[in-house]
Amino acid sequence: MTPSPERVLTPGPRAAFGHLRMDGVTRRFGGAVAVDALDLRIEGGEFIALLGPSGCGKSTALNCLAGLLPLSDGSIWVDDERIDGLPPERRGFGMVFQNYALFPHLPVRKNVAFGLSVRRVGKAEIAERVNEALRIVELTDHADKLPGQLSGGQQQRVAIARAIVLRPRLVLMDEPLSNLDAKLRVQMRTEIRRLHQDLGLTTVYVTHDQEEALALADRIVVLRSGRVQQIGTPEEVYTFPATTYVAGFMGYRNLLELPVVGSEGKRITVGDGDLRLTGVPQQEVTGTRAVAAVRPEDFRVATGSAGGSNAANALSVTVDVSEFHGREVAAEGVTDGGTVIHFRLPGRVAPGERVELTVPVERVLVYGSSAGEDSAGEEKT
Ligand SMILES: Nc1ncnc2c1ncn2[C@@H]1O[C@H](COP(=O)(O)OP(=O)(O)OP(=O)(O)O)[C@@H](O)[C@H]1O
Repeated sequence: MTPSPERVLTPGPRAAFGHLRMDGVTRRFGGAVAVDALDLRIEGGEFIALLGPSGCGKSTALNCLAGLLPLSDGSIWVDDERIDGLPPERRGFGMVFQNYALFPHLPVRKNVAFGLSVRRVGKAEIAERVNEALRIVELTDHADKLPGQLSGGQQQRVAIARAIVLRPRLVLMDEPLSNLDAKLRVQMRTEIRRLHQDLGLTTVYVTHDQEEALALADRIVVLRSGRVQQIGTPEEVYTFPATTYVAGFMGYRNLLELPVVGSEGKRITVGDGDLRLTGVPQQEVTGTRAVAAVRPEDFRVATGSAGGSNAANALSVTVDVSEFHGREVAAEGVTDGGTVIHFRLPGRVAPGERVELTVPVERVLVYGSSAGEDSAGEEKT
């Protein structure tokens, strides 16, 4: 079915569509595939995060949605209407970029009004909508300043105002907070989520920061080399990553490839020498080796006889280094067999000290060990 460029989409402030669908969306650059057969259904009102390391195809996917890049293959639909042949301005989407992309010579008010002016909206309506957008992002008092007179966070709010003033039916954000310092990033993150909720927006948000994705999104799409690794709620992706790649990205810093010792019911044991871990298989494990994924914070320092408990795995490590992280200490230790273990402690420990650790069986996730499946931690930016 060919798209119909004549039809102008009517943007609206409240979930202006039932759903948006990307069907086999593919984008190649020469021989390289940046986005590979991406299937994604976005419900009106949802907040979707596209998450993955640098170069995984997030921005390309977003630019395909925006209409800034033509598709090499596949289609994009809003309800029953095919939109991938429409130019960006006919899609009714708003975009917010990492570098704000403001006009430096225009005051804030004119920057926000720009999109309405080119759409030939009447002067009175422009003034009303610009005032409303500035009020929403709390920049009314800065309306007559130039972008250069504003802080980074304020400039990003101008960029957001410029997008929402168009009453877009979909807001696309490409790493909008990455130029801000850590404190402002967290503040703006909350503001973005609040705006999304209050204005009933549908948002697609690109980030390489898993914390940002977990905090903001209703559902996260984890991408790797242009392909979907997992789509799920933050809870699903965080608690049960589908692959070791997603696990590495979600903070399972211990990805221990070990020989399979045996399995019993829904449990599998892997280990080598003094290190034995029983966990829950997350996929079929057929080979002789498997990867046990454990988050550092899931290790506990054993107290008394806890090391002998059969509800938890027990292991001993010799502390190598430890770092003070405020509420706790992050430490790295080594087993007698030489396996490096990352864990947390309530207080400082000296290098060389011996620590007994336990980890519950249900917090050890076991994946098949395949040659093509390396850890995401290595690629994470
Ligand atoms: N215009 C282009 N021409 C050629 N290759 C491109 C172009 N744009 C992107 N690519 C390639 O496509 C792949 C995906 O790039 P993309 O920018 O979508 O990744 P990303 O996940 O958004 O990364 P980042 O977070 O660094 O922006 C990369 O290998 C990149 O080099």
